Amino acid sequence: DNNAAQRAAQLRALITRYNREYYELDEPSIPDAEYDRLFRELQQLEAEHPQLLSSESPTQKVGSKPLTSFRQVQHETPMLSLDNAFSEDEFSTFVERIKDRLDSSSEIAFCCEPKLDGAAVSLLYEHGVLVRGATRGDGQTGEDITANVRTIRNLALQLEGDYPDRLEVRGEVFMPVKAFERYNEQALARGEKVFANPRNAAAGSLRQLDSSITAQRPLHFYAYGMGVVSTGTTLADSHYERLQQLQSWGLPVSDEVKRVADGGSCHGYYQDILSRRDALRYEIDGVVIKVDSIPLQNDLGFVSRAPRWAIAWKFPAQEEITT
Ligand SMILES: Cc1ccc2cc(C(N)=O)cc(O)c2n1
Repeated sequence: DNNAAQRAAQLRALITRYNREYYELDEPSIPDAEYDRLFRELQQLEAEHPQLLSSESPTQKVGSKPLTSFRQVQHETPMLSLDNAFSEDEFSTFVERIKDRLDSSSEIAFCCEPKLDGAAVSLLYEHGVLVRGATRGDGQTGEDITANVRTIRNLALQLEGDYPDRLEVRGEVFMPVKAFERYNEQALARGEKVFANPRNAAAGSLRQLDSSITAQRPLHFYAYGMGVVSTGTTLADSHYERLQQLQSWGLPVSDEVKRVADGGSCHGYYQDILSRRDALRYEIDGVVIKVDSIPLQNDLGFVSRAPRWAIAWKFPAQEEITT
């Protein structure tokens, strides 16, 4: 609406003036904290009204004075970590424990996916527009990295289909291996810092205070679950089908996600992904196996921050390739 447009124009003029002062005078006329507040207000306005975004905006230009810190975000529901299994036996124990707790002799379906080696983020969409991105942080409190997540190459800034009014998507941001290698080559040639591995590259790029630097990093995202969803939304009671719902709204999900009929079939999935590990476009450090039924997940609940209904079954560490 037009008072958002007027406010955005006013902020762009102010920030442009402060940028010039910051770079030309060594006595900028406002303190950093005030500049940060204005800069964030403009970022938030542009996030909520994508039509206001222009390449001329100081939020899109290299050379704008970067923010000095991120704002904090309180996750409405905790972002969970995962318990690990390091062997077939430990995984089988995970399945048996679930069967005991559910007192079910019948087989339990599982949803299996590769465990991406990146950085977990929370994306909040309101009326189909991406309005906030946040890091996992400690699971309860993360950092507001909205400007940075907006630069992710394969991310929908606007949802499609019959998406909920309010939808929080959780997933992993990663840098594909080829892009990581290319980035490091160029950084080396420019005498700049190289990253030790794609996970550090993704996490480091997301924590960049200057989003125009993040925009130069080839980051990707795959959704792995939902956080808060507006009430009244009809969600599938299968995790696998919920991931399909996310896809139907335009969100990227790994095509390696599979639903299997029982715990025994997870072993085959683990072996299959392990055998193809080096051929995948992204680095992984195991597979994530989840009870597929949402009602069963709710029956099982969590232990501290890790769900009883999910496990990360890790691969043996790869011999470290020294870059
Ligand atoms: C609940 C949860 C927590 C962390 C996760 C992490 C990944 C991952 N790194 O790919 C995948 C998942 O499905 C996850 N699911």
